[in-house]
Amino acid sequence: MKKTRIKEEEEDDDEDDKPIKQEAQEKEESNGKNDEDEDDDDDDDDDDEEERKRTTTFNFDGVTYSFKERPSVLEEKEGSAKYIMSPKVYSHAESADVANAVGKHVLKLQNSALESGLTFKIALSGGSLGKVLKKALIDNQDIAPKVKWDKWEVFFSDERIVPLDHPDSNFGLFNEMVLKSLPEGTTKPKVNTINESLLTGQDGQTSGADQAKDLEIAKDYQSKLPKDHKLDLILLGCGPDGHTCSLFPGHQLLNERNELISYISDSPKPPPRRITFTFPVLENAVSIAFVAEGEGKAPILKEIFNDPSSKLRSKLVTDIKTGVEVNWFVNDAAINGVDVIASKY
Ligand SMILES: O=C(O)[C@H](O)[C@@H](O)[C@H](O)[C@H](O)COP(=O)(O)O
Repeated sequence: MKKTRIKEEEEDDDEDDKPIKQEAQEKEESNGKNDEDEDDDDDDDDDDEEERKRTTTFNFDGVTYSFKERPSVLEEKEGSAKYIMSPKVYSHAESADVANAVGKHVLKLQNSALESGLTFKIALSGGSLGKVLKKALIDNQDIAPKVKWDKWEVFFSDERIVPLDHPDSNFGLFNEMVLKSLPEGTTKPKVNTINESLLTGQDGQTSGADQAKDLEIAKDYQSKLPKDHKLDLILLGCGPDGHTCSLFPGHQLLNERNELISYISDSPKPPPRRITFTFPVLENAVSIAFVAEGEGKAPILKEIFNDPSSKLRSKLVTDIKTGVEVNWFVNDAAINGVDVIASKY
């Protein structure tokens, strides 16, 4: 799998676009086009320009592909600006194939992280991801032997403030689904959990909770993040309200820029007390991958990919433009009726 480089311009009018647009204009001028010609060809030019903006071309293994898609990540290299096609959507009919694709992607990121570093730093979420990871990394015999668990450092993109063996704990889920299923003798990964000794209240409920301790839990978890707060891969789910991590619709946490880990005491989805990655952590990752399956996700995916004005948290993460590669791993049912170009991994 190779990262594709986009040669064409993006549709919107971000500040970032200016140098490229100017560059394109300068090129056109230096090609000897005069003002008079431009007036005459105005309408045609507008149509061509419109078409050009909507068309993306990229070269893959010596072949040039051209299609309509909105690239969203700008990369500047050796003086020239390029777009990296992101997000990419990978879709398969069967759940087993989605898990296989996720597994291969995890391996790819693991191997690339270990080429330059000592550990593979991965963040996980809750929901159905535990099941997918078990299928991908434990049950899949092509993938399982290639997972270097002893080199993994695991984080949670969000965590519920509950005991680690509580059914609501994201660590608990990973532990039950994956860690406990590792073959005997496997060196376990380093897993960063919330500090259980700071827990107050019952089962993540607000009554009896000491908010000062919860804030300490968030601070403590923040201190466990890598110094450069760079994660190699963040695996995310997408809730029916478009939430991801514990970033919920309408919640002010979206604007948090000072903290890497935030505390939320009023999660609309139980349990109410949680900690979560903030945007600065997501923006700084090497790669983000969403996993979403089932026809129930289709309306949300339709909004994410077909409504440019949407403010869904998952859409805002999908559209991050800091250079992080964003991929979606879905099954065909999840993108039924969604206008998006998907490929197999
Ligand atoms: O903490 C939560 O509220 C959930 O864990 C949540 O963030 C989950 O990732 C999504 O709801 C997707 O869940 P599914 O993958 O099960 O659809």
